[in-house]
Amino acid sequence: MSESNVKYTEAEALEFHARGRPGKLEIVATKPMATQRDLSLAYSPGVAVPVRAIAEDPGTAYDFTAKGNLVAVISNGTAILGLGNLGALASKPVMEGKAVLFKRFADVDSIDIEVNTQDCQRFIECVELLEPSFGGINLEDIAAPDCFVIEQTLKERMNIPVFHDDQHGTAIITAAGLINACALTGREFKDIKVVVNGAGAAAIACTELIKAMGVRGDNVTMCDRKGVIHKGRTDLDQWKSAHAIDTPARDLADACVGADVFLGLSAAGALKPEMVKTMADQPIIFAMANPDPEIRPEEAHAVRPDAILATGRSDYPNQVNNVLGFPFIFRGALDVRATAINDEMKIAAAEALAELAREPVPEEVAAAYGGKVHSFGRDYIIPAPFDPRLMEIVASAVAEAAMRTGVAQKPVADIEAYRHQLRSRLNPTVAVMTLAYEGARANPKRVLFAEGEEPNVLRAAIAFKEGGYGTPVLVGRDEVYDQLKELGVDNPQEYEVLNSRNSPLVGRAVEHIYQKHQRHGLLRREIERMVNQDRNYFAAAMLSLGEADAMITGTTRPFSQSLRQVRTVIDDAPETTPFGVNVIVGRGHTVLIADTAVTERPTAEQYAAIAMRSSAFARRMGLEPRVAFISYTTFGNPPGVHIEELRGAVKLLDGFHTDFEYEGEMAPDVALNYEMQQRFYPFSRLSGPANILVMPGLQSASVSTKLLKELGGESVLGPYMLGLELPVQIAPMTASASDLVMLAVLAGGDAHARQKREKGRVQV
Ligand SMILES: NC(=O)C1=CN([C@@H]2O[C@H](COP(=O)(O)OP(=O)(O)OC[C@H]3O[C@@H](n4cnc5c(N)ncnc54)[C@H](OP(=O)(O)O)[C@@H]3O)[C@@H](O)[C@H]2O)C=CC1
Ligand SMILES: CC(=O)C(=O)O
Ligand SMILES: [Mg+2]
Repeated sequence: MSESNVKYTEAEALEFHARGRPGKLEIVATKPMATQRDLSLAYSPGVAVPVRAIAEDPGTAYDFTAKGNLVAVISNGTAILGLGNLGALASKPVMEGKAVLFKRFADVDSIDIEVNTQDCQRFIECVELLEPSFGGINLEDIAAPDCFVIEQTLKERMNIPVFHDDQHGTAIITAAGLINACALTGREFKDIKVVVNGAGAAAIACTELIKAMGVRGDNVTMCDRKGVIHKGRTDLDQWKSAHAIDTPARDLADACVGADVFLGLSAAGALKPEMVKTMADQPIIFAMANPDPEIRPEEAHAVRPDAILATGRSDYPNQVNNVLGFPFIFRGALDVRATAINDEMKIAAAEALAELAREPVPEEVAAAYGGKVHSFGRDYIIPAPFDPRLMEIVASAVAEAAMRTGVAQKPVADIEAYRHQLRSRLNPTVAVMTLAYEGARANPKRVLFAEGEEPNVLRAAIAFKEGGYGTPVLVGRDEVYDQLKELGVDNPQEYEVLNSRNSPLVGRAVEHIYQKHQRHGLLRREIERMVNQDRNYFAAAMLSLGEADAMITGTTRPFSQSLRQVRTVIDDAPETTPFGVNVIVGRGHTVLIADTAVTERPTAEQYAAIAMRSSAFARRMGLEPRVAFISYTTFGNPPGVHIEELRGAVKLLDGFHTDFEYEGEMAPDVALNYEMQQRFYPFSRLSGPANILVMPGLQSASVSTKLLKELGGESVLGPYMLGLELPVQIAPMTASASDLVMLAVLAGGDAHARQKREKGRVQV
């Protein structure tokens, strides 16, 4: 039975939007603006050169400006999701959201524009004048019937793609989901009886598309607020009357009797369980109103367990939402410089989506569904938005359809090469982080928050729990309950708090550590004191004893102290010592740096172990590992000291059967620059720029990582601890609550992977 798996409070939604720089977007320059020369080129006088070139040949605007990859998301706020006409300004969070989805899913740059008029003609005039700025126009949340006039007129007047997402984006995804739901329930598309609730932008476009795809007109009953749209009604505009039928049904309840399909594009709660009861066998219910569907899946399943359910939301299975369409449709259209998005391109997108859902589910998508979804089926009729294949499959289908139909001004010559380029366009780490969060929701773990009295840690624990990522186990005194209350938790008793002074588990913790250290100079009473006074010892013992799956600490004491305490209780993993990895997520690249946390000057054996474990971690991040052992010298030039251990590590790895590339010693500018490697060091065994930099010692690793964070404008994640026997993450003392949530999510993911491996071993 479907159930929403994401919980958040209204305060959290507001805090999310207000945090840091308010809103969800910022503009980033693509060229350096550091020197006088940069300014002269970017602005006056250098900028005059492309100005003249564009004036002479307008097509070169695509070569010299951001136009070709820039889409405007434009609304007047007259139909914001299913919330109604709340005006242009109130629509801004949704439009910013669409803009970031463009970027996240398809690397399309996008900016939101809210136009403050409800006058159709003024709106049209405003948008058409924007043509020079953009490669495409995505109209959003504009109510019917104005949206039909606006889109049609703009398409006629503008020579770039104009696409009303709520109409066509929704229709494409709905059609894809419906094709598959019909196939699963043994229905022929042409025979289905459909009720469409809503007669606005989305409903009319969906109805038109499914009719164009074979559904019979008299088998579709459309309803608006006043009930069934039948031929006897005299209050219908031209768009509604095109779908009026002869029928005795007068309201939604009448229309639902015997219907195979319900398409809800109306408002929250419009479909009642009593109506669902009267539908045909195995009813197909797409309750797509946002943010709250026409019926919640659990309510529908309660009366009809045989129903296939889809909603517009990401927190239930089967998300039928235009986010699956618009990023990839525009990607394909922009890449061939299409002048329009025509019906063939829309149908190509719908078919590509429907087919993709029938392909075997890739491991990372299955993992995000908790390993429960292995193939096409009732809870997986449509791909999930974070499926990494969407970019390649949908965008290339759209580009090909544009070329076939003659609207591509710049056809791609080699479609295979184009597909490859689409595949590599998204940074895999970003996708992997998304999947890590989804994976945590699917496989929630018990994570010990050792510093359970710290406000930041408590905030993280609340977000961890509310996000559905797992169960936080807070180590702290009973006052923690009051602190939770102060932080807005209604029912603090739902949280598990372990008090290291009076928990019945203290005895077991002491005994566990005593067994480990009785012959290494520690007395039982000393251990009792350690466990009582220091929560890291207690938490680590709880983890060792299986009372939780993972542990997180680090915000109240220096890293080295936390690590020493944890290592008193938890062993190092075989053949390694613990070390830290930072992940640098830049624009279009991800680089790992190690060891940023533990060993001042590693031995050759330690360097080799760091390379091996970092490579395995890189694979978890979606990267094909290429390790460089970093030095200030490159293959002995200039001659230097402290390189013997690095060379020793390379030699050691040569003797192992490694499954990753490694090379060294080399300077970072060589390691990260493949052209330089090929030019000056053609014997180098790396097949591309290095993406794991094993640094020559803790000092350089830590210093360079912190410099990148402070000066480089890169996103720096971690350090992540690797090389301990159990999943423990030690946060930096400066960690924010969201850093802690990320570490807890990764620690939980690590625990899940270990448990799966263990299970595999037992089964063998
Ligand atoms: N999942 C997805 O991808 C998408 C979902 N949607 C959702 O679809 C809904 C409509 O959006 P959109 O078409 O853009 O908006 P419009 O304003 O263009 O249309 C709204 C339509 O819904 C009808 N309606 C409202 N309440 C009811 C009700 N209780 N019973 C029957 N009909 C009702 C209105 O009827 P009347 O004509 O009588 O006023 C109108 O026809 C929203 O909830 C939106 O979130 C939209 C786009 C994409
Ligand atoms: C998803 C969307 O575009 C809407 O609900 O309006
Ligand atoms: Mg919308």
